[in-house]
Amino acid sequence: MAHIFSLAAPAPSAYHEGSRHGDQVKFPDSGFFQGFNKPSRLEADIFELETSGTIPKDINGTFYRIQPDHCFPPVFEEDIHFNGDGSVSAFRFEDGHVDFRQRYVHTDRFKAEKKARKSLLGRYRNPYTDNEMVKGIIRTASNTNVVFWRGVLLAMKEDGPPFAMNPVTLETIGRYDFDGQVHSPTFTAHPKFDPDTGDMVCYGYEAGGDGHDGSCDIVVYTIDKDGKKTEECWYKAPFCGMIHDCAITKNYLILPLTPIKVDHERLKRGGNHFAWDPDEDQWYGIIPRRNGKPEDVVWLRADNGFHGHVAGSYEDEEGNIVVDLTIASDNVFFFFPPDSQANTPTTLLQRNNLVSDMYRWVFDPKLPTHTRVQPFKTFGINGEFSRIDDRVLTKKYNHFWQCNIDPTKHYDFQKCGPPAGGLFNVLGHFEWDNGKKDTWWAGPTCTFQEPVFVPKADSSTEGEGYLIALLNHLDVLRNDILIFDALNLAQGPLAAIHLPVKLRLGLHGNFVDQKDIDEWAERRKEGGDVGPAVPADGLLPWQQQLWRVGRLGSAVELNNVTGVNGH
Ligand SMILES: C=Cc1ccc(O)c(OC)c1
Ligand SMILES: [Fe+2]
Repeated sequence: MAHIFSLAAPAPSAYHEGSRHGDQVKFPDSGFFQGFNKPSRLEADIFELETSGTIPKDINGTFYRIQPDHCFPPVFEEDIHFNGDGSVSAFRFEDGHVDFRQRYVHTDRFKAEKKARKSLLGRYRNPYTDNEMVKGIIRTASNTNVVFWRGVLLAMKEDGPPFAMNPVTLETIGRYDFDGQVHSPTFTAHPKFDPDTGDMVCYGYEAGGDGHDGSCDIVVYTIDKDGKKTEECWYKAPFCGMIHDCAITKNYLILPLTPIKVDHERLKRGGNHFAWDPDEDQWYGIIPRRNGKPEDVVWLRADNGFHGHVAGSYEDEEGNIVVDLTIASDNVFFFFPPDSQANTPTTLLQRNNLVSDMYRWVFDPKLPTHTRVQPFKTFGINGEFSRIDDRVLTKKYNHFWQCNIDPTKHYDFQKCGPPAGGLFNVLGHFEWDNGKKDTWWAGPTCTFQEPVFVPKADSSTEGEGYLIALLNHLDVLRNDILIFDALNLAQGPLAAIHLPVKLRLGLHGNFVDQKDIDEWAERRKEGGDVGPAVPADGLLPWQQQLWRVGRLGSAVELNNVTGVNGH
């Protein structure tokens, strides 16, 4: 007896020569979309998650994190994780209980594709591969970080402006331009918050045109704690490369420029946004935080390397700038190979062999531009996604935490296949002062996502608090959340929270104290002293140029083109 499916006409393949073919809703068979990487696509609420152990009752607030999570099968079969729609998860901790909520960021892209019931935007950061309907759309998927700023959640990706969401309902408010003060085409996913002043220091790279044209312009902003833009200055980079994360000290902003480069001609040919350049230096732009002028940037350079994320940064007694960040020895983004190897890209397995140590740099800000520098020291570990106690940012500090790779520990390849997202099988707590390594191994079938540090409510001592991280069960395709004493990881988790589903591999997240959420809900209510957050009105400047010559696609929503941005 034939199987029921074999009675029907054979289903047409969802992809033909690498491009989506027909209307069938089916994700590619590639590693980016199967197994642990299968899209979650879930918008859901779960009240009272199951738990083990005792959730500390003094954790009162919400752990927000974001994941790229393709809402629709991509236009191109070999699409990458970083091109997925932003989806925000919120874990509300209250009195030892935890509730879950997950919603997509309703970006312009998400809304247009939802209406069309299919993906319209093509490759990662390449508008030349898009459907004509979305010509001139803000392309960002807002999938990299989610930060709490003055009563809204900002979902961010470095290729576009932030989108604001309600921190309780996770409803999208809309594109956020800081009350009409920020018009750059791009905006970092890693703004930094000065704990003394409440300033948000932020920037955009590839910011001179539409955000996809290889421009070397960098814009740097400061928004103060009252929401007012107090600084804006434009600088030039030595080439258009990725500036993913940044560091701040009391007086400086440090921009690590990674030698993975943009080429507008390659984009026009429908190629990758980035290509790794193994022959280029890694650069550091040193920029004054106040009253900066375009000529003030000092670019220091060092031997080739791939920047990971920043831990702490501060100025020492001599006025030197200390910056700590992970750096890998080769191209972490194996899906963006050098142009010369475009047809033989490196694989995930090669990528998983890279070592990414913690580097400490000590920069003299008075050095002349283009000076070659050497690292001060390395920690002797292999990991990524460093976090600190955010209250010590800009100050000399001791503790950092990160996901670590320990290849000597058994990994159950048979049950799990290649470790999706990297073999982050250990969570580590490290101390600069004494070199202490306090680690916990998750076992042969598990890896971690980025942790967050939650300070104990009644302590102002650096590091006293909890470390919270998502755990991936790569064998059974499910997630837990583990909670540790941040200063004693080795003793194992204090408690676990069990999700009944698998999320997707996320990037970044943050814990927000309930006091802040409540205070801002008051201020942001109708009639409150700040009032409801207002989404951006009108088009960004680069979109207006297209609009004037009638080149915006039919699926690009025109709000009010003569609004605040419309002149
Ligand atoms: C981890 C870095 C990173 C850099 C650029 C991206 O577009 C991104 O998207 C999720 C992530
Ligand atoms: Fe990041």
